[in-house]
Amino acid sequence: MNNTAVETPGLRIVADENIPALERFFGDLGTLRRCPGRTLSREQLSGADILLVRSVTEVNQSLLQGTPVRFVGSCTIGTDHLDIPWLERNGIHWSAAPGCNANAVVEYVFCALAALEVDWRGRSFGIVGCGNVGGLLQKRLHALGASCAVYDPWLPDNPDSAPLAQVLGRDIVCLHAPLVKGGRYPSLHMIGPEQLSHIRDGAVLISAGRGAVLDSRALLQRLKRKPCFRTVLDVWENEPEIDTELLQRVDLATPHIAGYSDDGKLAGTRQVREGLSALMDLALPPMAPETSGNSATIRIVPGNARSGEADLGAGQGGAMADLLLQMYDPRVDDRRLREAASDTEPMAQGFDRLRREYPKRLEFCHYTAPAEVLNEEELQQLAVLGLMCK
Ligand SMILES: NC(=O)c1ccc[n+]([C@@H]2O[C@H](COP(=O)([O-])OP(=O)(O)OC[C@H]3O[C@@H](n4cnc5c(N)ncnc54)[C@H](O)[C@@H]3O)[C@@H](O)[C@H]2O)c1
Ligand SMILES: O=C(O)[C@H](O)[C@H](O)COP(=O)(O)O
Repeated sequence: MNNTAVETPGLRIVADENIPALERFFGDLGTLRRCPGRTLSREQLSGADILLVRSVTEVNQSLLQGTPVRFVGSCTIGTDHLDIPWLERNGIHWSAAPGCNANAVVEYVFCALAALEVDWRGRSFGIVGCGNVGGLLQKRLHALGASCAVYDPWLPDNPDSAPLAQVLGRDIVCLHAPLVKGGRYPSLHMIGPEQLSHIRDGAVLISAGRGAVLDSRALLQRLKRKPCFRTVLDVWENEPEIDTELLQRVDLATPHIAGYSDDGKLAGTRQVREGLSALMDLALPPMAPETSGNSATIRIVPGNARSGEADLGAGQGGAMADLLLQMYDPRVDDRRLREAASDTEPMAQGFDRLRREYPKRLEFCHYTAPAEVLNEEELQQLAVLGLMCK
């Protein structure tokens, strides 16, 4: 047996306390100090080589100047909270986790539709922003035979490419654009009063990219004046201090948790370890992936949805919707957010608490259902969504 001790790189790491599995992914690299991400300060970084964040920490000159931080890793898909030009000008390596929780967001979309009792079969979809999330949604929709129109100005060759107004005129409109404040195609408030006028009566608008892509004042005005379409908001302007009047007007409201599957969060942490290893020339051993493909172990049966959540009602969506809601029911998150808003606790604290204390949520690949109780169409569609029925 070889007892040679492996030398640790001896790095001083400061990390958002809400990053899961920190010890497992970074414990072998040096010392770990956990801090609340929302209030992280320059003082806390005075002895840090590595900073690990999630989306709630603005990483810029005012946080990092004068600190020894040499690497910033964000265990998230979105990077709008990083001042990347400043990091690069200052020779600070950075890395994020592209696509880490894209599957969770796509599952959220289908579960949100099930929760609203919207049958997506035969309905047309519009996707704004067609990267890892929007692209995966588009792929699933194609496999389900649904019609798609896509607006992504950086991907003009997308086969479903269409002008924004047309995309917004579809039955189900999904916003998955990143927040971009400058450049050729800024997305800040790209969905404002004029764009909202393209949403058709009876449509569903789902926003799960970044809150400020949608002008929330314009949305509120529109919902007050003519509430003719249904709205699902996972992301909000000014999180965690969200507009509680808007909260009351939307049909499904969740506290920025669309991507909060265990699989997605762990993938984010692992990807940042890989980024750190590559950019800092550490040659760290790779860690095992979080899931091993179709590792279905939890058996669910149609008819059991909402057990333990009896007050949420039975729903009308059939076996498919029933199974989806057993795997993830966004109405539970909606109810908790509304309870937090009506509580004495300040809204911002409640919003962050719900995110911090978010319960374990597994992606569809962990579930299985008995094939004999489902028809051919249901079996085929559930397989597309990642649920293997045996
Ligand atoms: N709600 C959540 O929990 C959650 C989870 C994951 C990601 N997100 C957000 O969703 C965003 C998209 O995720 P992704 O993995 O697809 O990112 P991605 O970087 O893979 O893709 C983003 C796509 O948006 C396109 N885009 C850029 N500017 C645009 C504009 N003005 N209009 C339309 N499209 C534009 C890009 O060309 C790209 O194809 C992330 O940036 C993040 O902010 C939210
Ligand atoms: O960008 C992302 O990956 C998601 O928005 C992510 O789920 C944000 O989660 P947070 O970093 O705020 O915990």
